[in-house]
Amino acid sequence: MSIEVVNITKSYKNFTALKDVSLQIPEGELVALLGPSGSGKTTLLRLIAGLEQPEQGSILFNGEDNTDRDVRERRVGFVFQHYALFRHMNIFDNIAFGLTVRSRKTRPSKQEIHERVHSLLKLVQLEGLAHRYPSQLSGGQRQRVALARALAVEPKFLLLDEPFGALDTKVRQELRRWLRHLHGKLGLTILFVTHDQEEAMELADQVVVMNEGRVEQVGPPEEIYNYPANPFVYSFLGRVNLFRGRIQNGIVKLGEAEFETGSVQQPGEYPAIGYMRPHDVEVSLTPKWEQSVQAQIRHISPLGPIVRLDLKRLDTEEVFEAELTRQRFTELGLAEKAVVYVTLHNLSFYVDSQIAQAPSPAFIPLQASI
Ligand SMILES: Nc1ncnc2c1ncn2[C@@H]1O[C@H](COP(=O)(O)OP(=O)(O)OP(=O)(O)O)[C@@H](O)[C@H]1O
Repeated sequence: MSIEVVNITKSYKNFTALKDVSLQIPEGELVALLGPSGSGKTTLLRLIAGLEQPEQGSILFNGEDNTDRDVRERRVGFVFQHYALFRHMNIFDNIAFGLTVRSRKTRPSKQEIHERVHSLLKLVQLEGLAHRYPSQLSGGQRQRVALARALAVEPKFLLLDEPFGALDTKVRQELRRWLRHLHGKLGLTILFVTHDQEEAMELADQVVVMNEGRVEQVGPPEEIYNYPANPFVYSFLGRVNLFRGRIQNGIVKLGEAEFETGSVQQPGEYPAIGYMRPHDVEVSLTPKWEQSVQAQIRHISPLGPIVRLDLKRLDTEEVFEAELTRQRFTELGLAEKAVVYVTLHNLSFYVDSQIAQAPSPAFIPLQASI
């Protein structure tokens, strides 16, 4: 089932948690709502589920308006971070719960419930644990029971709020892989909330980046990572270096380095900030390009297969990070306090469009690659 959110606004007293949010989730997609704490992810999920009502806007399922339908009518599967299983019920009864509470007319027979629960236990790979109680399961197993329980009522789609948030890294990784597999098998539309960018990038077909009650960007993980729409998205999706400079006629000056951005050539000179990922810093012992500048190594952190360097530019005194493979680090024979050359590849510049007197969007992204 497809989900469409149209111009939704939601306030709590005088605080606006969602500001004119619109979103389209095609049928069968696995979509991540990604954003910092308080950005409105849970609120959006609760509105889609029918647990909250918006002041403005509508929610459509397969094109049909569901804004005024209550939570039961919407037939949504919901899983929260803290696997809210019923402690006094065994696993079988927990999974069967949504079916057994149905009115007599719509309730499946005992035999049908038995078969469905056992096929769900098989699906979540917990066969044989039907008679255990939640306290006798691991965190990861409990979360899989919560998913089975949500699936038992044959929901039109699944909403997961930080489903693996409370689990340790290794179990989270296993469950991610498992959820991906489950999604492939069931082909169900799944919307999940996370504030972990790695989780969103690894799992989702589409990532919705939220900030302060707004949607900042929607796209496949590769696209939003490679072409972030604005500085917020860029900074939220991984480690980032910032370099401050000025742009004139499409040429950006960052200290002694100059970059041609090629596109949009506004008249006049404006401040511009260059954003780049630490793995796009090329470190060398001699200058590699015209744009290479000198920097001093302040600290070296070996991190398994990569080595992170904290550096300080000699021209602007800006501090930044570089990430090298361990092999490259060894080849260069680097040590703290050494002065090296750095070349800044794949810089993205965002010029504030108000300053540049350009129309929306609010930021003009420019790419410079060398
Ligand atoms: N019932 C409520 N009453 C008042 N304010 C609320 C209520 N629910 C949420 N808020 C506020 O709305 C904003 C968005 O909250 P929401 O829970 O949607 O954010 P989130 O992105 O899911 O955050 P987190 O990752 O921390 O769960 C927050 O500032 C929160 O304090």
